[in-house]
Amino acid sequence: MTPPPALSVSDIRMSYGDLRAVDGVSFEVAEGEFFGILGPNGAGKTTTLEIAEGLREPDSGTVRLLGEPPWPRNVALLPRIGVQLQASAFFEKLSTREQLETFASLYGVGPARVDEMLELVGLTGKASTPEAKLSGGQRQRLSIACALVHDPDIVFLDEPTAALDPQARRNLWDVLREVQARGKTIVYTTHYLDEAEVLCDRVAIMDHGRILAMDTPARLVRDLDAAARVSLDRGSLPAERARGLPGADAVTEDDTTLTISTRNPAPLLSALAELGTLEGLQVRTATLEDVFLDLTGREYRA
Ligand SMILES: Nc1ncnc2c1ncn2[C@@H]1O[C@H](COP(=O)(O)OP(=O)(O)OP(=O)(O)O)[C@@H](O)[C@H]1O
Repeated sequence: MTPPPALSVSDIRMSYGDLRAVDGVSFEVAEGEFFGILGPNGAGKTTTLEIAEGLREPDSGTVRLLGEPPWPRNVALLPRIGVQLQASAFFEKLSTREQLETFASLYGVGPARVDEMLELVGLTGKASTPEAKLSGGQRQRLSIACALVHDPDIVFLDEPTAALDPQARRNLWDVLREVQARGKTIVYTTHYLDEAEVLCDRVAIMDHGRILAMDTPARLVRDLDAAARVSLDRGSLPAERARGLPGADAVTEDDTTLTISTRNPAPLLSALAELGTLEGLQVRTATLEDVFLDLTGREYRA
């Protein structure tokens, strides 16, 4: 028998005045799954997440979180869910450890767990640093530790990697993977499609309050059936020659690059290897950004 979903959201709607922020959204998240809600600014991700967490009442629709309705405020659920707090919600003038200890004490959790969380998010060395002196990435990691300190079953994270430099984002990816490896269900929002592609088991792509597509990133990309693009330095091969290669569907050139579109890259790459033109060669396959373009007819702009 399949276990009941950790989260089940059914046809939720929410308007702010005339604006339909969430317009009939339904999805389920399995226990232990890493589920991403993706989309550009204003797509309705935060509103959806807040309704799922029980922080907002939808105009209509139903939510079951760990089998129970989260709204009106369901106190029995609180120890079982973790909600990432925004950095501004930290207590003033406390060190990293003191912040975590304060959250831990609210849940009756002992100090050993605080040390474990500091270790998990890589902040052991910053335990006595005042929170105000942490970098953006460190602060995000602290907020994740606060959301996890009481060992919840499911954790909600709203754009945990926003406004981080690429290295800090990648460090946080490791933390999120570790959280999932500990068996937690993760529901998170992001506007970074590339990130969701590597982290999430399944994603829902949202735009204008609706889910446009929902599946594993790999299946969404595969179903697009898009051509791969092989690019070479211009001049490494005449365009006419490229057009005659096995597997080449179309060839374009700009000032610096010759690009060959192909749905059959293997023979094309072998032919290029035989011609000795592999230097500087890049292969770009379709990504979730191409899926978004296909769904909406417009380029993805986070
Ligand atoms: N309290 C509010 N009052 C009025 N309009 C709101 C309110 N909160 C959100 N909105 C509007 O609802 C729409 C959805 O907002 P929401 O924050 O859910 O989107 P989002 O996808 O999370 O965007 P972002 O990535 O910018 O956080 C947006 O057009 C937003 O301006």
